[in-house]
Order: sequence, then structure tokens, then C-alpha cells
Amino acid sequence: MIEFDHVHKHFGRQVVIDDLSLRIESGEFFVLVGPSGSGKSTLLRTVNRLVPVDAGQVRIDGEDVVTRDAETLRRGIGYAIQSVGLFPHRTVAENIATVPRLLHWPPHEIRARTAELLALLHLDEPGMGSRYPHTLSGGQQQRVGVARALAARPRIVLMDEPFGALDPLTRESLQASLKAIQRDTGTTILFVTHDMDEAFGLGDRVGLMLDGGLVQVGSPLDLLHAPADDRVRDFVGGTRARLRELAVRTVGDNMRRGEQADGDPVDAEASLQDAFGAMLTQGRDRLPVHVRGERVGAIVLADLVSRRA
Ligand SMILES: Nc1ncnc2c1ncn2[C@@H]1O[C@H](COP(=O)(O)OP(=O)(O)OP(=O)(O)O)[C@@H](O)[C@H]1O
Repeated sequence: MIEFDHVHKHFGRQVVIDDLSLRIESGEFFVLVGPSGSGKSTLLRTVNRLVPVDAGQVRIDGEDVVTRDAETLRRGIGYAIQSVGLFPHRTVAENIATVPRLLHWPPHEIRARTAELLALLHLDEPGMGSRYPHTLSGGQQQRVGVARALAARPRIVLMDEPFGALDPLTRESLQASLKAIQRDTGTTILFVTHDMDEAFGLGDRVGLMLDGGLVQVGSPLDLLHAPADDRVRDFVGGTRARLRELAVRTVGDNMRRGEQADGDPVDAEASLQDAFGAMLTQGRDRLPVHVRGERVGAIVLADLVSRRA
């Protein structure tokens, strides 16, 4: 659990975090979204003490982060950033193994974990582990950055635009991998992006940040359905407009076959726009799908949001 308790931060005369309080539950995927300069990265960096707060507290499992030794704290928290920051003179495998090595894991465990992460992040082509970062594409480098952040199975991972500057297909595939890893491991992830579709596709909850404060915190459906004010409405407007374009696609072609969901079912023949309407009405982000009265799968909000029309 991560708690921000009346956190303030200023740089010079500029207030960057303005009395912000927020609680992120263990195992939650929380996305901070907002325009450039709203203070998202600064807030994220208070968790691993890369940014000291001026007032208030940041607590992990009830413990104020300033009471912890900074190096030990950072070793226990995964951190992935857009610019990746891989060590150029270390191989991919050595980069991924950075924290397990610092923690003195036995070599065979480090090798096994590295191989597991290379596979999870689809980096398992032969010889990948012994390549150097400059021989990889930008997307591959970002995958290595994410693998490195996850390597020592930290309970908390901070991610600052880790998929920025990627083409949409690579980005969607990485988002799907990350979401699956997070679901399987129960890791708490605090993720920063300025892309609303990415936020809605990934977050259990999303916090919209403007001018150093949180304007609304809620599930993607809360923000889409009941925006707190005009600023939120403007910010989610593009996503809503794209969802309205889904009239020509059917639920059957976009559902997750075999998956379960609660709620009143939608028909496989219905349009995705109808499915979205039903989600809003029922207040659910996934619904069961029927074919002739039989449950065949589920339709999921995150899939509608991330689908490019
Ligand atoms: N070390 C620093 N010294 C001075 N000003 C800073 C520092 N770090 C951030 N700022 C300023 O604080 C404000 C918030 O920056 P921050 O990076 O947290 O925003 P952001 O929402 O993450 O934006 P972006 O998406 O562009 O990264 C900006 O105006 C930035 O210029």
C-alpha cells in the first residue's frame, strides 16, 4: 500500500504538488494521467525518494519513506522510465540482473529469472541475453527496462511513461504483457502517462492530475461515465468520441472467449457501442456475452478503449 498524505512540493516559486492525498492499495494497478507539467513524475518520484517532499508524508505499508535508508528503499521498488536508462556496457542479461545481483541472489536463480523475464516480455530470440543495448530497437530496449524493473519481484513498481515513443502495435502488446504480469503477480503498480487510452486500458483506478492536484480518482468507467467537472470531461472527451465510433464492430468479434463476467449479458451480435452503453448502465467494466442464451465469453472495457478504430 502506498499512501500520499497531504504531500507538498515546490521547485523555486512553482508549486508542483499541492496538498495531495491518495491511497493506492496493495495489488492495485493505479495510473496517474494528466498533461505535461501537471506533476505526475514528481509525485511518482517521491515514492522512491528521488524527490524529497517539502511537507506531508509518503508511506509504504504505513512506514514513512524518509525513515528508510534510500538505497535499500530503491532496491525494493522497481522503477522503469521512458528514456530506459540501460547500462550501455552491460549485456541485456546483465542489465536485467542488476537488482538480483545487488541482493546476492544465487547465480542459477538469477539465470532462471532472467530467462523467465526474457520470455514474458517476448525478448526470447536466440542470443538476446548477450546483446548490448545499442544493438536493440527502441521497443526492445524499453522491454529490457521493464524486465529490469520487475527482476527482483518487487512488490511495488513505479513506471514513468515506460511505453512512450513506441509504435501503437508494440505499445499495445507491451501493455497486454504488463497487465497480465501484474494480474498474475499481484504487484502494486503506479504508472504515469499522458495518454488517456493507455490509462483506461491499464488502470484498475485512474487519477487525473492537473496543476499538482488530483481532479478525480476512480475506475475508468467512473471517469467516462461521471466526470467530476468540465476539465475531466474535456480530458476524457477524445476517448468517449472513439468509443462512439464502435458502432460498426460486433461484440462477438472482440470478446474474450471462455472468460467469465458478472452482470446482464450482451448478445454477441450487438455492436461494441451497445456493449459500452450496457457497461455504463450497469456500472461494470466487463459483461458476459451470450449466443442464443449460452454464455460464451466476456467483453471488457479495456479492450474497447485500447482498440484503434
Ligand atoms: N528538478 C526540478 N527542478 C525544477 N523544476 C522541476 C524539477 N522537476 C520538475 N520540475 C517542474 O515541475 C513541474 C512538474 O513536472 P513533472 O515532470 O512532475 O510533470 P509531469 O506531469 O510528469 O509532466 P511530463 O509528462 O511532461 O513529464 C514542471 O513544470 C517541471 O518543469
